[in-house]
Amino acid sequence: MARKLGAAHGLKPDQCEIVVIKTTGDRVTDRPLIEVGGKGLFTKELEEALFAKEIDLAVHSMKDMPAVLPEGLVISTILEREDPRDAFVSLKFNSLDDLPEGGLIGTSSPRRAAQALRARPDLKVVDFRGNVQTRLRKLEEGVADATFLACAGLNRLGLSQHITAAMEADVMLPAVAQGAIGIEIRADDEAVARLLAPLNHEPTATCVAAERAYLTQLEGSCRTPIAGHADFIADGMIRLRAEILSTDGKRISAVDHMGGAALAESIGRDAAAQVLDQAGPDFFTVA
Ligand SMILES: NCc1[nH]cc(CCC(=O)O)c1CC(=O)O
Repeated sequence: MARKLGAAHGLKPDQCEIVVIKTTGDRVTDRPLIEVGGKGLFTKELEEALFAKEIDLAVHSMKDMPAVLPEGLVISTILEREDPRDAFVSLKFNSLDDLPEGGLIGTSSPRRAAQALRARPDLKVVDFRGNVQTRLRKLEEGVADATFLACAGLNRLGLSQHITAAMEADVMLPAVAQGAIGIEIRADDEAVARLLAPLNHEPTATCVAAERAYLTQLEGSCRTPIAGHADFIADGMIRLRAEILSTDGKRISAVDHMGGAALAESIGRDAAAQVLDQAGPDFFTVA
């Protein structure tokens, strides 16, 4: 990020200071984040530093951003998206289909668990957290036969050699905004907004806007795994695929919407309404 900003403006390396801030989401590795609860597990500490003017911009995985930002902060810039797909990671098996009957999936993501179970109802899910090295060690120890991680994260960390197979969206639709990085700044900071402007990737921003409008509309009304991914299918035309699933993967409500890029947010809202409508009132209660 500092390199990109420097390159855009001909800055010297020391004109851009990187402040490393560990968030609750980074620190808690021993229990599922669902249990830790609360929104903004990966964002709160960075936002506090923005308000305190200890930093001028915060770099986030957009996937970790709550649907609604605190008053006074905005996402000014979205960088070009990395591979949005989930990676199937295994030391012994080549793909989800290749796993043995009753095989063990390690994940603490309710979305990935539900989608894996939808494709392979025979599989068992064990809770899995920790960084990539920890997870690979757990795979080696046989705690699970396979795990899922975002391709984007692995690619950025230079660990793409661990991607056994990339999951296609028809089997494992990515989380909203997966693979996209957003820059959050103080809403009144025009100077920083100007500096960041050349880094914005409009097509990614449009797709993420559609996905996040979908998420915003669902959040609160929906305690079930959510997935949503938009891409450009032609000049000025986007396609948003969106779904919600029951935790066990047995029930799914999925939609596939297309429309003009200028209408990204309304496409997202419409998708949410249709997903909920299709799911019906029993979706969340019937076991
Ligand atoms: N849940 C944490 C998180 N937030 C963003 C990424 C990956 C990078 C991205 O999606 O941009 C990850 C790790 C993962 O899901 O494997």
